[in-house]
Amino acid sequence: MGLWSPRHGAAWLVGMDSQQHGIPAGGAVGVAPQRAARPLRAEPVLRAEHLVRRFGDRIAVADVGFTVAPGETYGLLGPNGAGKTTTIRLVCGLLTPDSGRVTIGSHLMDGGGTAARALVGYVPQEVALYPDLTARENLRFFGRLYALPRRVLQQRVEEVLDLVDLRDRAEDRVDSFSGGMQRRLNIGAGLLHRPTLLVLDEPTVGVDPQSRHAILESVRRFGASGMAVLYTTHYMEEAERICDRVGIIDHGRLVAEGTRRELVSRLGERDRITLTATGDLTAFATACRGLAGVDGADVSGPEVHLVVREGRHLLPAVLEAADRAGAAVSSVDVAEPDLEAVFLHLTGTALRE
Ligand SMILES: Nc1ncnc2c1ncn2[C@@H]1O[C@H](COP(=O)(O)OP(=O)(O)OP(=O)(O)O)[C@@H](O)[C@H]1O
Repeated sequence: MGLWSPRHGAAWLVGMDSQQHGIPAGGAVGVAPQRAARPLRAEPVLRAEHLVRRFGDRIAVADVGFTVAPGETYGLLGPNGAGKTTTIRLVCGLLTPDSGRVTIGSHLMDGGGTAARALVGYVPQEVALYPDLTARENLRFFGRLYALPRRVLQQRVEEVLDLVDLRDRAEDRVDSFSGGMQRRLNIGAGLLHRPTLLVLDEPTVGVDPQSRHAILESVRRFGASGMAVLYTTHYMEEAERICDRVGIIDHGRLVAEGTRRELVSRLGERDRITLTATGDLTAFATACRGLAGVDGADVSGPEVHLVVREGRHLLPAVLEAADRAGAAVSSVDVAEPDLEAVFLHLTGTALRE
């Protein structure tokens, strides 16, 4: 028995708490205030303010602040090591910030933080389930950690099995599940106490496309049902697909925040060119940076990514630059701006690994 990891174990003893209001208003930190896509005037469920967290000399989270409103899905988008997990652990009270504060509903997430924790459902990055128990037994176990009364627990377990679409596998042991099914059950464990804020840390990493689709659709439904959702990912497509607002995080800093449309509009008329090439790609990217009309250039594997103004007009100059740098281009793709392009523009590097 035992996949339970204390690092991620949110074994909080909770009771329901309906208080969600009474937080003073204020803007996000470090970025222009943006308006949420769906919840227009609702008070935030989560308010993270000026969060700073160091590990030794390394600053993992540097002055990060954002809010999430009821019914809103907020995505923290950034590459590995950007500070997403640390931010989430601060939000859930699993780590204490060096400075800054987290408020959930009207409760401060401080040393005690029991009332604040009671409102949060945390789904860790690693699956934390008991492999030799069935799906239903796992949910019962986690429900008991939430101190749910027996009858309520029974009802919630059945509810959650439906929500994560595992009712027909309820009596099967978890070690017979695919990675995607385990992740869905992991999400279910975070939903048993009907949290006001659901926090998911990269829940689709390593799952097959079908399960990924199922997870994303579930998360979308949670948001639509009025739950506030905080979702971290390094997949731009996921942030685009399910998040009402996105915070772009890099090197521990929130470098921009807004709806997809707001973020993309920062690029103005810029396009994104992806060139697949062989040869000296670093020299090629450097040569591109020297061209008028190129605002960003980055190498990722066999690809060079450019953020440019008037992509199609610039192509001949880009191909000449490839020649000069000793790179042989085998394919070219010119695309309208997306969050990947925003990330490249803001940070100078591509988002993908
Ligand atoms: N317990 C720790 N001790 C030392 N350094 C840490 C610790 N946790 C995180 N870090 C460092 O803090 C930075 C941010 O890490 P974090 O895990 O928050 O990033 P992330 O965006 O979640 O990336 P990933 O998706 O890879 O987990 C990294 O440089 C990481 O090495």
